[in-house]
Amino acid sequence: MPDLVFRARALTKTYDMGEQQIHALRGVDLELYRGELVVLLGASGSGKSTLLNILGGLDTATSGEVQYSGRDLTRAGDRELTEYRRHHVGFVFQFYNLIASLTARENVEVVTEIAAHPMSADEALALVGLSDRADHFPAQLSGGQQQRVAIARAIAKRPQVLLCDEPTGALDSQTGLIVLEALQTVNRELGTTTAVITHNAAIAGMADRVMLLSDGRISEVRVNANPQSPKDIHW
Ligand SMILES: Nc1ncnc2c1ncn2[C@@H]1O[C@H](COP(=O)(O)OP(=O)(O)OP(=O)(O)O)[C@@H](O)[C@H]1O
Repeated sequence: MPDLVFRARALTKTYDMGEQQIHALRGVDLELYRGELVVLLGASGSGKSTLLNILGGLDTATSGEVQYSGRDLTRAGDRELTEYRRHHVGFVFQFYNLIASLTARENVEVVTEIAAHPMSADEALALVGLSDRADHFPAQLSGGQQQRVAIARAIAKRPQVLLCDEPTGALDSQTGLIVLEALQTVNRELGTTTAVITHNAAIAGMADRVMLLSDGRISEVRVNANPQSPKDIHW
């Protein structure tokens, strides 16, 4: 049995908007295992970001339970969640959020300086294929290169978990594929459990497992016996 990293049971998230209640999650059960790459697929508003944010300790569920490596995130206080995010989770978002006045290397060092057992910034940049751009500033990099710096920054602390919310959402398809290759390389070489949110069904081909969200629930889980390389994905 592979190691269990996350186990969620009956997760709900309800937003109270005055008169109206929005049920973003309506009872999600899931398991994520060590080293796997999972794609979360679903229409806009289906609850993907809400689910990822709860797994990453950026948000809390209304009810239900999330266990991370045997610890109960749903009962964790703010301080414990901050510690959890800082040491265990890397995040990649649609927009790269790099610091404009710092080089690629310095952007990664912002994280390695406060991490317990980081790799060097140069090692992280090499993993995403950017060794030759370490001294460039964000404005001197393409969108795909900036996103790869953001991935290097997210993984340099060697997190157990990498959570990516629409990492290719702002990129054209060719550039997006290079970013996905970087994610797959990191997943394979570091064994980081990786969850990637996308609207794009073609991307599901690179996953070990695909979870389909609809209307706040996981409606289907598919296993890919032979995950594709992003090089072979077209959209
Ligand atoms: N802070 C919030 N306050 C109120 N409603 C929210 C909030 N965040 C999300 N929602 C609502 O919860 C539902 C799920 O949102 P979520 O962002 O998780 O969906 P998603 O699948 O990630 O969508 P998208 O693909 O468009 O990013 C949506 O109806 C959304 O409008």
